[in-house]
Amino acid sequence: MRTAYSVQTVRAAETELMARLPQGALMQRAAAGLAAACADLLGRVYGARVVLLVGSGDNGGDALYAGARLARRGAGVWAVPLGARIHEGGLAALLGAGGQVADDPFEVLAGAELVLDGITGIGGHGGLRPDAVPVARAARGSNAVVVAVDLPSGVEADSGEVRGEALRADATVTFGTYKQGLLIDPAKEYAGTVRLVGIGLEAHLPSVPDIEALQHADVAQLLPMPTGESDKYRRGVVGVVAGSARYPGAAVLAVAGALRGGAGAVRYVGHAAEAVIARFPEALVHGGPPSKAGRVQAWVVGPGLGEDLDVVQDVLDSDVPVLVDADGLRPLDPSALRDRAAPTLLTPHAGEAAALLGMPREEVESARLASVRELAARYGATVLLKGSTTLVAAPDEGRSPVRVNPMGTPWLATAGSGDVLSGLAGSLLAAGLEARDAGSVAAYLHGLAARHALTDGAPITAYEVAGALRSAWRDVRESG
Ligand SMILES: NC(=O)C1=CN([C@@H]2O[C@H](COP(=O)(O)OP(=O)(O)OC[C@H]3O[C@@H](n4cnc5c(N)ncnc54)[C@H](O)[C@@H]3O)[C@@H](O)[C@H]2O)[C@@H](O)CC1
Ligand SMILES: [K+]
Repeated sequence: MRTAYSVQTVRAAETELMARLPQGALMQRAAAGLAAACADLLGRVYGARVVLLVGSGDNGGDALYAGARLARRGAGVWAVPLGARIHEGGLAALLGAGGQVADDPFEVLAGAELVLDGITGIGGHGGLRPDAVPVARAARGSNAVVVAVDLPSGVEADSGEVRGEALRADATVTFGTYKQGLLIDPAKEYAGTVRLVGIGLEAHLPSVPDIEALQHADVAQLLPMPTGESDKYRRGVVGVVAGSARYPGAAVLAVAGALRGGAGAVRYVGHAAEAVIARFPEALVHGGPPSKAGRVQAWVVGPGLGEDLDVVQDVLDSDVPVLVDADGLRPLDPSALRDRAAPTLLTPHAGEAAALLGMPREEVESARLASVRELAARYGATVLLKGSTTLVAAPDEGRSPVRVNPMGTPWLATAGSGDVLSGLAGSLLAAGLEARDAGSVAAYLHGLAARHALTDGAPITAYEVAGALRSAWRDVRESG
């Protein structure tokens, strides 16, 4: 599991730790780890040409002290000050070690092998300032390896947003813990390879992180596996209420996902039974209302239903876990959902989430973490908010971390891919996973399947993603 904390939590832990250490010790730890990471990347420090982009805060201080360490080992190090102030102790250390302040930033950048981006860290907001932009662009356009200090400058540390321009790094060296933005797109994409440097902060961080991301080994542990005792009913039957005469494809795709999620059987209910059976003879089908379809261990309701929405209430009246997606999200009543005894999992994209919250879509897009938490609390349901980084929050007022999916790919922004995801997650629910696990494991496998399907770099279809779910399972199991 990869875990991350909010800036507020990090600052509180830092304050606690700093109170026990001599002044400046923490920054020296950070700088030592940073300099060691740079030495690894450079291979040879002596004679290397290093440029430090130095903002006005402690992030710049880290860069300066790390630069001083590299200068002492024989690197040529130039600082480019980019703020109204500069960390005085750090600058003195750099100059004392033989480093210099650059006369012409563009000239030193043109010959740099490594650039340390210390413009802003957890204190940065609102993208790079205009005077830093040409310098950042020159750094990115040079042949140097760009190493971000703590975070790529210009990204929002908590939300992962990039509100203006930010400096894309090849690698990020982060201190004490991952920051939330390092796990959330688009900031995550700016960070390159992330290396975590211990500075002794761990003991001062709360045991429950603010967010977490599953890794292969976590998913492997959560995957439902049949045992010698299993039959198809014990493995779980998932009911899929999806599709309509107008949108039969949604039914086929949701069933395709459900068949690969580990449930023992898929029971399809709706008006697209013919299309479903034509593709999947193994599906059980029923033409009447869901409540008369026979026993299931979990329901999926919503994809492609169009206007036929009475079935949503019929399913929510059941006493088993229910996943509600797409059209099914329209008629939801928060208080009725809160009163359900069994878990409910909602899987909106940003537009649907905005409608559920009664706010503009842009507001959800710009505060996805806060939005997913708010939705979960208001509807008393686990919520999977789809997007470039899919987020999953439980309705427990922050007692469990929000899960972020590290496996997304923009290629999944294709028609029908959400239908596959909801079938898959419903199948995992039927197989016995908790709603937060079912949602986050489904998002992980779905993203991994897309990567597997994307063998030749050409666009993939939702149906191909469903097909590749088997190889995603295999991939996860082999590593687990
Ligand atoms: N306090 C400590 O001892 C430690 C601090 N650490 C470092 O300190 C950083 C946090 O330092 P600070 O709190 O000083 O904050 P930062 O250095 O991240 O940035 C704050 C400064 O940047 C300015 N600023 C804000 N947004 C800007 C923008 N978009 N463009 C340009 N300037 C902008 C602010 O006016 C402020 O002066 C961490 O990210 C980490 O790198 C680590 O070394 C761990 C130990
Ligand atoms: K930085």
